[in-house]
Amino acid sequence: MSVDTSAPAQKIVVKNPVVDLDGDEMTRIIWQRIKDKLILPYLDIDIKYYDLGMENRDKTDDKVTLEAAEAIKKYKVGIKCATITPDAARVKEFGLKQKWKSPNGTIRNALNGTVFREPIFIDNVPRLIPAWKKPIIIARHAFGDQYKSTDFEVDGPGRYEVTFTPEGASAPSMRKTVFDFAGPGVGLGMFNTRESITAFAHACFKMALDRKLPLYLGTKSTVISTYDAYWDKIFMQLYESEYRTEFERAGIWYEHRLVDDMVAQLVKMEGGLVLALGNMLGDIISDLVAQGCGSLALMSSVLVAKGSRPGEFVYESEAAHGTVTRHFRQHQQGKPTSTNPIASIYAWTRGLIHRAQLDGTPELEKFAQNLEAACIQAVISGVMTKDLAISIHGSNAPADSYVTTDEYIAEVSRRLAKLQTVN
Ligand SMILES: NC(=O)C1=CN([C@@H]2O[C@H](COP(=O)(O)OP(=O)(O)OC[C@H]3O[C@@H](n4cnc5c(N)ncnc54)[C@H](OP(=O)(O)O)[C@@H]3O)[C@@H](O)[C@H]2O)C=CC1
Ligand SMILES: O=C(O)CCC(=O)C(=O)O
Ligand SMILES: [Mn+2]
Repeated sequence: MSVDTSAPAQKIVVKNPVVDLDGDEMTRIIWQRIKDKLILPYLDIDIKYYDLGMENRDKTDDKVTLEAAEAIKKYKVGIKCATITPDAARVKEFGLKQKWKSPNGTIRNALNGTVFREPIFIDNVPRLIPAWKKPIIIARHAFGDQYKSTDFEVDGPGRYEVTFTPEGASAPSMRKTVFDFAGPGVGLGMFNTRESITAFAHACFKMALDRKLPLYLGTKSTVISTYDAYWDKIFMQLYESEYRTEFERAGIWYEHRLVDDMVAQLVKMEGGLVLALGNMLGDIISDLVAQGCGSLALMSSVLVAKGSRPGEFVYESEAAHGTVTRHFRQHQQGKPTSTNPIASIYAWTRGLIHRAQLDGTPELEKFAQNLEAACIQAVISGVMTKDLAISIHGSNAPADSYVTTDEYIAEVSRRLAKLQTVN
């Protein structure tokens, strides 16, 4: 391990462990650099390491993912690198025993929480949607729906039915025909629970109050008139019974909007909202917002879930983007890459901020804030990766308008060292 010699001899003691979930491809390379250059030189930290790289998930029959989720519940702070979710091509590429499920899906379903995604604004990075000036927080319900569905192929004509059998009953109390297939096709069955949607709604109302931003819920409740309408009903009941007075006092409001209208509104707005969405809409719209703010790598993402004791919360922070395979292929060929590490660095800073707040260690919180400031100052000073240079100069950004991944991290490291001596 190479340690940055500009770092202070006196390290900040992190009182309790954090869970480090390592990942794949380009983000795995970046992850190691972040630890070597930006974290370990400054922190005396007990890292509980779980290798969620594709090879180790296969080797452990994916048990490592479940163990990592349990460790997050135990230590309350998990920091996750992006991971491959295998498709058929990956099964072949890695010679996998099976097409393992998404580790994100497994962990999010185990923790059952809300993912809050907020783009990182940098003054000299123009937004594709220039009207956006105020915070845009996407609250993504990280439990159930399409990501925990049962899907299947049918190979010929036949009836696809769903039944519900109450616990203890010997026969179904409900049977519905989903579709009469005239030929081959596909089907999908999904669910959510009142408990999880209610917890999601509380998390959204609390975030809106915390940030003093109005809350919008986007669903397609007109068309999906039982499933989506269930969210609408729960949010509205909670708003009326528990939150309206506090919202009005804070000068904010709650509204349900159809999601197609909501997306159009979002593009016209200045921002300044918390937007609550189901699992899949939250996934898609958070990437749209990230790219609209300059890059997929300018998005912070933290999962907040209830802990095992009342009033206790657990956190998992991550980048919202994937393992950046196209850049990794360059790296494998020995070519330099210009991959943006900001979202991966923010996975560490946001995780450390939660650790600091849980432990009452302001010096750790200040360190994490300095690391974020170092990332932003580097870009403002003109040192940035290619994705950001493209957002400033267009697709023909000149070669001297951006640096490599390693050069950018070195610049962040220099700036962090300076900020840590000043503060
Ligand atoms: N959180 C997670 O763990 C996630 C994991 N995945 C997994 O990641 C793998 C790759 O998925 P893919 O669809 O390529 O999505 P990625 O988000 O990894 O990358 C898509 C494209 O977005 C741009 N991009 C993304 N991140 C960065 C960055 N940090 N710096 C610069 N450019 C960036 C690149 O564009 P360009 O090539 O134009 O430069 C890149 O090719 C898959 O195996 C998928 O399963 C996907 C999403 C989330
Ligand atoms: O887990 C995956 O495969 C994708 C995750 C993802 O796209 C996200 O977290 O936004
Ligand atoms: Mn996504």
